[in-house]
Amino acid sequence: MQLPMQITAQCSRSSLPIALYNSKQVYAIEQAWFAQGYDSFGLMQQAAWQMAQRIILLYQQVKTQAKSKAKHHNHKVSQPSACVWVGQGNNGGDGWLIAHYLQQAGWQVQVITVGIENDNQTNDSQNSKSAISDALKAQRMALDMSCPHQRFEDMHQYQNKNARLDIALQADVYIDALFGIGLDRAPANSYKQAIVSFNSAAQQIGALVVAVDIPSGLVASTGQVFEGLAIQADITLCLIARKFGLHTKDGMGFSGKVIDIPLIPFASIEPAAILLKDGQHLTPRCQNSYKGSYGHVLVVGGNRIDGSQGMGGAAILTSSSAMATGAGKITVACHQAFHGALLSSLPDAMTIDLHEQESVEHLIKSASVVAIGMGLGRDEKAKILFTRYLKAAIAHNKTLIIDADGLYHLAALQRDKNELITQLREYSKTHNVCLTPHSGEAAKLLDKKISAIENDRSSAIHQCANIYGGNWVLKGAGSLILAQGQLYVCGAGNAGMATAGMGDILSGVVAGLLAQQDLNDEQNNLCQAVVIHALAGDMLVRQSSYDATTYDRISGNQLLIGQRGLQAQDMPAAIRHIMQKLTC
Ligand SMILES: NC(=O)C1=CN([C@@H]2O[C@H](COP(=O)(O)OP(=O)(O)OC[C@H]3O[C@@H](n4cnc5c(N)ncnc54)[C@H](OP(=O)(O)O)[C@@H]3O)[C@@H](O)[C@H]2O)[C@@H](O)CC1
Ligand SMILES: Nc1ncnc2c1ncn2[C@@H]1O[C@H](COP(=O)(O)OP(=O)(O)O)[C@@H](O)[C@H]1O
Repeated sequence: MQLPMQITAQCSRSSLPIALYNSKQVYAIEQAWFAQGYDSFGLMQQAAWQMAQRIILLYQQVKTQAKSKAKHHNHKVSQPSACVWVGQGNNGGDGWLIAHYLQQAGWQVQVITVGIENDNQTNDSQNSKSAISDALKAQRMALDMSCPHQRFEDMHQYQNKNARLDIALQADVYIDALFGIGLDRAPANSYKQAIVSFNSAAQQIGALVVAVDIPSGLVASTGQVFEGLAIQADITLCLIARKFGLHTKDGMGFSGKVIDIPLIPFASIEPAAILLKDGQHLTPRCQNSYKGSYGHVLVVGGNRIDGSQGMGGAAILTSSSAMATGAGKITVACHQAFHGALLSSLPDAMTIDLHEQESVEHLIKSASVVAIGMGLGRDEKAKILFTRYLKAAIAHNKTLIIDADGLYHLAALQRDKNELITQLREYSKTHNVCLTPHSGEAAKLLDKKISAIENDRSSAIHQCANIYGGNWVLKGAGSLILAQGQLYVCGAGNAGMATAGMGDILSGVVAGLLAQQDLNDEQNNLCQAVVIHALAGDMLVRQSSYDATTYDRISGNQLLIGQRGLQAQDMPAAIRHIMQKLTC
């Protein structure tokens, strides 16, 4: 459902970093609260009461927008209605109470239970007796008010006789209270079927979908969705503390807009990560400065493997984006075959033959930042170049960015137990080394399956840092950044950026920012680079507050770029624009 501006504004109001927590931490926050003598059922009532109020308000906003869109039609005022799907845990308890409070507020409600045997019996749980008793209390409170309800399992049998979803499922708002932070395995049997039915019914009737705490099916600590199956929410009402899983991997795609319901104060628990939604202010340049004040980036990549394909574009993209951030000078060490192409698209760059090893080593000595790996190639010759240039960069104390084929070679060196890995790890303790894999590259670096990386991206990025040292970006939806031991999540970026060359662009942004000594907070620069890259991508598809008109490079006509068709080569102009906005 297309949400009204009023609602999206509520969610995007703050550009300040937001602390993110995993399930274990949220349970610990709750326990600390109860240890102070507060009652768990009281907290559940408070949560449900606030969510019910919020749902009433959200529904009014949606309704007002619908009316203003169809102002010439007569609308009869009807009783608002909600269909609340509840599971057997405390999340289900929240759902029962929301139904209860909405009913008290004059709403027509209908509860669909899943995994619950009958009115007075919630499934017993070995490991959370008190949780179940709160859910049971909530259920009883709602049933005491004769809250209409039915078992999904009964409806399911009904549906199996080929009936369409019952008319009783008509509702203005669909509320998902099947699973919260307690989901720890793939929903099976009736739960699985309930999620499918919920999504299809809500979509069919155009209901506003509100998830309680987290969309059911999404794992709060990882952002993983089992078998691609989760509630597709328009709005998630996030209780107590913002969940890590809402913002990485599948989280953003299923959660819709996230609204916090903070409920209780807490301070002593270190967050699992920090969510970054906007770039930090950039200081204007000093008037009395020259190109040497802003660093020299050496891009090492863009190779052509003998008798095979070339990857000159990678080096062009990296250097274009480094330049777009304002790096003082760029030299590209790429295959000679690409020098002409590079200079015609980027006359401001200097070139050197990638295979002229001594000359490249000499340049490494004078560069301020070395970005290595983009289109470097994976053959033996490329491996020799990588090893040699990496050693030179370390010997000359250079800031390093390693990406793409460079990461492939690192993984091979690690498999061979090459001494260079230990050297790199030691070096990164005193120098800035940034490594920027996507999940496939991380899988190679850790010698694991891609699915193992994807299922727990936070663990994967920490493991990478333990083995290789350095600061890391694990790219993808909700890119993770691990800088000096602190984990961040990039809250910007879009699926239009899932195209070839976008990673090369990111390496250039990182290199460009790190080269500029006047922006000298290295940790922030890595975060800043990831966010600027993502904001530029969002700006191009009009998904950001940074508005810019995009023009066709040749005709000069105004363009509307959507996610499909966004190209890496569109990015440098957008990066310049974001840099400018952040400097204002
Ligand atoms: N504590 C408080 O005071 C407050 C808590 N609050 C609310 O509580 C929520 C957390 O509640 P929760 O801990 O009961 O977990 P929840 O997400 O309801 O699910 C656990 C149940 O699901 C089951 N289950 C899990 N996976 C399954 C699967 N794949 N397929 C089938 N079953 C599966 C699991 O079964 P078991 O593993 O025990 O067999 C267990 O029965 C939280 O998100 C927030 O909404 C708020 O009211 C604020 C106050
Ligand atoms: N769905 C998405 N949401 C947000 N950002 C994305 C998404 N898909 C890709 N990106 C971003 O685009 C870039 C793609 O990088 P990468 O996969 O290395 O591309 P390539 O290797 O082709 O250069 C990364 O910065 C990544 O975070």
